[in-house]
Amino acid sequence: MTILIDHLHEPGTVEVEEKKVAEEQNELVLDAGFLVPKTNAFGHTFRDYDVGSERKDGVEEFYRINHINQSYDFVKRMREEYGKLNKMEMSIWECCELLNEVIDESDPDLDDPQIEHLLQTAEAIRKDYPNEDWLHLTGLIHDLGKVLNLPGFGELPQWAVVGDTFPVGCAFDESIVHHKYFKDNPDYENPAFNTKYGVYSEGCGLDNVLMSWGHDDYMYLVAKKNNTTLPQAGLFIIRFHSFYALHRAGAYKHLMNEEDIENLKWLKIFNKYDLYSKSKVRIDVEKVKLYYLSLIEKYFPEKLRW
Ligand SMILES: O[C@H]1[C@H](O)[C@@H](O)[C@H](O)[C@@H](O)[C@H]1O
Ligand SMILES: [Fe+2]
Ligand SMILES: [Fe+2]
Repeated sequence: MTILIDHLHEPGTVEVEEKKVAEEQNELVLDAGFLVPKTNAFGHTFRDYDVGSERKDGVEEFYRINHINQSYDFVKRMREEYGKLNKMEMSIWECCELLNEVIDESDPDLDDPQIEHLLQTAEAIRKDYPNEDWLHLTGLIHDLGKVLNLPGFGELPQWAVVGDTFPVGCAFDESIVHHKYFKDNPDYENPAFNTKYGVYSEGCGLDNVLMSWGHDDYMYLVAKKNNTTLPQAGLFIIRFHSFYALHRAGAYKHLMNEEDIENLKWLKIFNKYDLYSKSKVRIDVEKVKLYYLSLIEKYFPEKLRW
């Protein structure tokens, strides 16, 4: 069988090679470079929100509620509240273990505990970018903000934790998944918020844009306020990895500044591993734990405020 390998060597360059693979069609072969599987664990193409899979109805209902409730005011309140970081004190690794309790209802491609996804993402990156240890760690921690769903963090509903993110305070772009449900969002008819720029201006920079509230922005705040030494690109990836309207559809570019354009290159690389490493192939936690503990020690304090 012949499948395509999309092997990235450095930011911005994509080299496509062909390789005969004897294994099952959907298997991820990590030691031969990163193979993008044709289908997800349910036998469908990735991020297909319309196909009648076993997850479709739940995912659509998730986005209906998400789109109705993620308003400018809501996001402002959440950012303020969670920016206090007064919920918990724990290490990065402790948080990885906590995440075992979370199953993401917004995801058509995955129904495993999140720790699997974290390790699959990080390990897939590590194979192709052995020298970018910051990117391995970014892979490991990018979804840790999903702990917002747990009791110790206010047990936020799924619609305020997971799913794709988008700017609030300006018009909702049509490329956003299940866009039709925005019509019941309070901001939809508000002339201050429903134009191309809304409360923003040309090239204002994504740092100044309020994004729908969830695990991305929360984890960004946690990392930043606990003085991580991760590079800017790592923080950018954590903060905007669910912003598919930007990194996949190319919407909202008019809000970006020069720095965002540079960081977006790394986000696009990261996204390939975040999305296509989702599979039923398990990683042996005990085998890789020491490596990740050493990275955590390099880039984070021992205990963080959450
Ligand atoms: O369903 C997924 C999941 O919640 C991911 O963690 C998030 O980053 C994606 O953007 C989203 O579509
Ligand atoms: Fe995520
Ligand atoms: Fe992820």
